[in-house]
Amino acid sequence: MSARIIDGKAVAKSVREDVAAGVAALEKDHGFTPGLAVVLVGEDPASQVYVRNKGIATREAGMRSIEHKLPADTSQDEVIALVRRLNGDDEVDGILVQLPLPGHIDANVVINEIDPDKDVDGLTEVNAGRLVLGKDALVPCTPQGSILLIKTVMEDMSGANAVVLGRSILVGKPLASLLLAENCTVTTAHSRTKDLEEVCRGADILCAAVGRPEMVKGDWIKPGAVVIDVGINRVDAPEKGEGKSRLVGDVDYDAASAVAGAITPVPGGVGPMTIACLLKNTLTAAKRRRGL
Ligand SMILES: NC(=O)C1=CN([C@@H]2O[C@H](COP(=O)(O)OP(=O)(O)OC[C@H]3O[C@@H](n4cnc5c(N)ncnc54)[C@H](OP(=O)(O)O)[C@@H]3O)[C@@H](O)[C@H]2O)C=CC1
Ligand SMILES: Nc1nc(=O)c2c([nH]1)NC[C@@H]1CN(c3ccc(C(=O)N[C@@H](CCC(=O)O)C(=O)O)cc3)C=[N+]21
Repeated sequence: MSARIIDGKAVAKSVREDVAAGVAALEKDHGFTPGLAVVLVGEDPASQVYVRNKGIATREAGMRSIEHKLPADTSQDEVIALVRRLNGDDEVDGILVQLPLPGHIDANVVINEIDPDKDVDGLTEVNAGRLVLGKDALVPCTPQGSILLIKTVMEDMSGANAVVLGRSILVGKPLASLLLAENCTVTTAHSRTKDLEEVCRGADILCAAVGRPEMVKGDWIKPGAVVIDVGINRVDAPEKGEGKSRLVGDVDYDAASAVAGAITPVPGGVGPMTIACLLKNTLTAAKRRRGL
């Protein structure tokens, strides 16, 4: 058997087109253009790439992109002062503080300074609470994108056994909440989980967000399962030439796609959905802030 490949790039494109249409309608009917502010502290090369890609996608959707790049030695108080300024700026509808932050800054403190109604990453305590309680939250982008991808191959998730590998605030925990809201029976596994392979073998939907290259093997997967590979890991690729690298997920893709019913590739799976959902959240935040 060979798994159906879930084309995250194509689904993301359609989400972005919907957002662009929504932005155009806001402009026409209400005369304003949503703005997304991205704050980057330091020179982490991967973060620089993501921030640049977010800026391009934001403008492509017809929104304004406001980029704040601060040196790595910026103090926590200065970052907080910037977030507060953006909270008070009516031109700014969404605020994203790129993670990870340099070691001398407490990410938790900075994130919770963001106005929850502008928290398009869905990482503040208020939005995390709303998500768990089933109230109108701004939902973290990667988990939201993962659910949209599952829906392309599974009409109804009710009663499915879903296993989430990983319990981070950014991915694992909110993804488990969303799967529960879809009426899955949810197991959250992590580094202390016993018999991890056996737990995975019980999954009708297996989501891997551990940050360990190709950790999930083909024989961990239930035949026909839907596999969502959130992991983005850069590994050496000497076969491409000296000093070259490539991206792999948390799942051994070749082995898994021989067993799974459907699977997301890396790249081209969850990653593009993350950016698409960020734009979607920015449009949502812009409308809500104006009572639309
Ligand atoms: N596609 C996208 O858009 C995005 C992709 N990512 C990628 O997703 C992955 C996860 O990211 P993130 O959630 O931020 O990572 P974190 O490092 O914050 O969390 C990793 C989680 O995996 C668990 N874990 C680690 N090792 C093992 C193991 N050997 N067995 C079982 N569980 C383990 C940890 O368990 P414990 O809690 O017990 O330590 C932890 O809960 C990364 O590859 C990241 O690059 C992240 C964000 C967006
Ligand atoms: N506050 C905050 N919010 C985030 O959502 C956030 C963050 N910080 N820090 C880092 C992680 C990682 N992340 C990705 C987004 C897009 C791709 C993506 O588009 N990936 C492409 C490939 C990109 C490439 O080629 O390098 C793909 O998978 O096809 C990947 C990873 C968001 N994150």
